[in-house]
Amino acid sequence: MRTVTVGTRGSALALAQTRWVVARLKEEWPETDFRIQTISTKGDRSRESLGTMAQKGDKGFWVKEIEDALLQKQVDIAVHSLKDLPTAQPEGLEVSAIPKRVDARDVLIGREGMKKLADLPAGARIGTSSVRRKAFLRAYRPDLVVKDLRGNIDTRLAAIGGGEYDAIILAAAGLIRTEQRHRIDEFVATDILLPAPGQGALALETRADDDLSIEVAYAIHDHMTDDRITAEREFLAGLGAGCMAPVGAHATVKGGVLTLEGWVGGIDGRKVIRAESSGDATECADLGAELAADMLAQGAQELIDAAHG
Ligand SMILES: NCc1[nH]cc(CCC(=O)O)c1CC(=O)O
Repeated sequence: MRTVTVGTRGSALALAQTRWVVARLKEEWPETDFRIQTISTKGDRSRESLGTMAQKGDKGFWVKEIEDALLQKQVDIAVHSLKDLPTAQPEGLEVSAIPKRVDARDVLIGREGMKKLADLPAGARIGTSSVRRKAFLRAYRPDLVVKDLRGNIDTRLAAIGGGEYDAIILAAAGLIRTEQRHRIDEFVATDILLPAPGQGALALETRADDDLSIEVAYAIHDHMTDDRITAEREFLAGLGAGCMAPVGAHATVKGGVLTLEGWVGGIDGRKVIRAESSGDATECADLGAELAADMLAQGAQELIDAAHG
């Protein structure tokens, strides 16, 4: 029996999504033995704020150690949250499969009486550490107080009981994958909060010359998710931005036509650039690149640079 070692971070979410991936792979490759190996990354260990790490240009702090383990053949397939994966892979590695995406939206979880974003009273305190969510929230409701909240899903959920926050914003995907969907109070509409590029999707990364692992991973590839993600990531790459930028993107596909919405915001919420493009889904990469060029022409660079201090 051949063995494929699957590498992941050790957080509850990372393990839940990796177990899901392995269960799917096992259905496709019943004769293969899959082992999960957890690897700690700088993002897991560091006490620095995510913003500080991003400012240092430290793009891969959720994935670097796992990519090193791939290159050193300690693991064969790495499972990442796609939105945490930089848009370009290091020499020798590639994204070999993108499984079917779950709900890409952000969600709100609130205290009693604080269960809908539009209905929150002025001064309500919202917890998030994402610059994108902060910028969007400030643009949408300047009367809310946006407060930093870092930590894994359980830490953030616990903050709702602590009295310091009235509501928090998280990715639906994290709650769905850790079987806590019932905690969700509101799926925030994408015209209010546009998700991060790649949110809700996973990436299976392998060595570029490891044909066996590439074939194994590719069995759970989803083409429509890939088209959507490609458009969103090309948009992000075209802006020269990473997962810490105040950038939202969301692509949908209907009848072979892909529609990509993009958003870049100033961290103070005062300036917002929003645009949309659509075309044949086979042109997904070009659609993303074109939208980025369009937004750069409208001044997006200034907003991205401002957020990085
Ligand atoms: N940066 C942390 C992170 N990376 C992926 C997810 C959620 C799952 C996903 O988007 O696939 C989260 C948590 C969050 O944003 O609430």
